[in-house]
Amino acid sequence: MSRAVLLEARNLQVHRGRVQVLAVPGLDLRAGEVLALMGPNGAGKSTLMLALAGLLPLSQGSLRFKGTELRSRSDREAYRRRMTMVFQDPLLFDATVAQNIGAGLKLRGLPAGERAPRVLAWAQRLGIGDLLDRSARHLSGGEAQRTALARALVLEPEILFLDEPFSALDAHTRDGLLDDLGHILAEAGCTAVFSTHDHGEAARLAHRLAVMREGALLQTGGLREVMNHPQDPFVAAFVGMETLLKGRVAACREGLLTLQLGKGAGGREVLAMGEAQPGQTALVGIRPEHVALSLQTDKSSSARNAFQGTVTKVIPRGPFFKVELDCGFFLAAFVTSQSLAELGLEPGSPVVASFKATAAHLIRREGLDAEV
Ligand SMILES: Nc1ncnc2c1ncn2[C@@H]1O[C@H](COP(=O)(O)OP(=O)(O)OP(=O)(O)O)[C@@H](O)[C@H]1O
Repeated sequence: MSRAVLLEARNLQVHRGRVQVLAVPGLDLRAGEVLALMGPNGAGKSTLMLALAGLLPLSQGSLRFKGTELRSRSDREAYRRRMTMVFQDPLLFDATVAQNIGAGLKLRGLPAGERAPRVLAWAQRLGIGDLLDRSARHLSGGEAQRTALARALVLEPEILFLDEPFSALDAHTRDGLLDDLGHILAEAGCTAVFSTHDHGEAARLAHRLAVMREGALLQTGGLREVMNHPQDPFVAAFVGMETLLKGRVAACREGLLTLQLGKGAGGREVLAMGEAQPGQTALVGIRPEHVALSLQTDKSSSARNAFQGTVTKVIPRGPFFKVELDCGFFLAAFVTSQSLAELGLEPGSPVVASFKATAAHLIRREGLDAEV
């Protein structure tokens, strides 16, 4: 079911001094969706978020909230009261956790008796119900960020903006907060925009992704769409599509293409999904989580691509290991620690890597006479 558009941004442009740091032709935010703004440092994520939140003067462009354009100062002020923002730095006052969480409600004139139950409820949902009387100066980084989130959520905003909310936290703390926030946003049906440079965070929270570089949106779409069908090599690398293979299209029928890999790959062919003309040069991407490793070719497997290879590197990646292979071409796979031990994988180990044709996606086509 398609949800109503809550916020429409058109032709957003922001300059810092004479330099244009944001140029976004259009972006819509639908009610109840979580949108992740992704990009490297300086890509313009914070600038876009501040612009969407109406907190930054635009050189050009317009924002519509629930169909009404925010033209006047009072329109923008009214809009700002309906959204809240959380930053990487929790920015807590020198007061108790309860006073911090209730600060926005107090500002809105809610009496103490009405504030207390709401503060308690949100503190409990964020797992800090037993810290209400603690001074905010004596909180861990994770507790402080939970307090900042409770302070934002207690206002029941129509849009929650989160600017790199997890990046100052250690991996374990971040993991717990991501889980809790994911549940809270889903339960509350909250509309949220958050920025991150980590595709793992984006995959855990977001319904939609917008990938940015140099103040521009490179690709916007559903989580799976962008993760599996990045439209260019930069987006592919940024969303964790670690293997990119270039070759010449040997055949293509009904969306299934045979790619003959370039120099050094010994004429190996990969079956991939996509439309291209025979003779064209094409780039195909494969996500590491879609590559299976085994010690022998599994004849019962439905995977259309299977290659003998040698392990070149084993790199810990959170709960998984990334295994890099030389199959005559580079290939990366994720395995669990259990599989790693069972297969006895270490640099130099022989291994068979397999993946389905549906896991190999056409990213870009080039000319008939392009270099492979
Ligand atoms: N206050 C400012 N004055 C001048 N330039 C700025 C200011 N804030 C941001 N910029 C510039 O705008 C561009 C986008 O910055 P922005 O902070 O939006 O990127 P980002 O993607 O959020 O980066 P990061 O991940 O490092 O926070 C950068 O080139 C940055 O140097």
